[in-house]
Amino acid sequence: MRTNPNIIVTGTPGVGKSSHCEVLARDHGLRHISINEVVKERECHAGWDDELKSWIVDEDKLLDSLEEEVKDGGCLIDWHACDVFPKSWIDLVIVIRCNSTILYDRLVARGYSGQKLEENMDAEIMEVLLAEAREAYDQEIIVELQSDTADDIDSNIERIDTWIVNWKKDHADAND
Ligand SMILES: Nc1ncnc2c1ncn2[C@@H]1O[C@H](COP(=O)(O)OP(=O)(O)OP(=O)(O)O)[C@@H](O)[C@H]1O
Repeated sequence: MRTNPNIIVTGTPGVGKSSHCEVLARDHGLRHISINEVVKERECHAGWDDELKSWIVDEDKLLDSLEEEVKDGGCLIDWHACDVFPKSWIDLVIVIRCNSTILYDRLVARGYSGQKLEENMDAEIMEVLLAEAREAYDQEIIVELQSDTADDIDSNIERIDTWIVNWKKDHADAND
């Protein structure tokens, strides 16, 4: 039984996943696992895709590499995809959303253009990550949070804080 929850923080690139994870990791001592970094550093890939300019993720290697860490709980899994992680690992799925005009400006500021920009914008507008989460996990563990402004981050963190406290309380009761 985990005494700390495992939380997926997902959403289109640029919506604010890392910004939320950094605060949650700092305030709750949760482990921020950036899957992009894990894939690169632990070589959980089958090479580099030159067209997409990204690693070709080997999902089996990725899951093998995370299994031990996740078993103990307390992980924040930060990635733009969520349905690869087994249901049994996950206690909460946070789907971060962003207004499309704001997201456009953020991605342009990062240097995205052409097809890459278009594909990410389409993904956000079409709610691709939300649909993926809804297909893969129980509806009651999925939370959709807006991240357009700094105030949104503050109120989202407050909401997640409350959820974590309640989760720990419920699980302490269950373990008694
Ligand atoms: N709610 C917000 N208000 C203002 N700026 C924000 C907000 N959320 C994120 N940002 C800014 O948008 C940019 C992208 O944020 P961040 O890196 O957290 O996104 P991400 O979803 O983790 O992206 P990726 O998937 O590419 O890692 C950063 O410059 C960050 O400061």
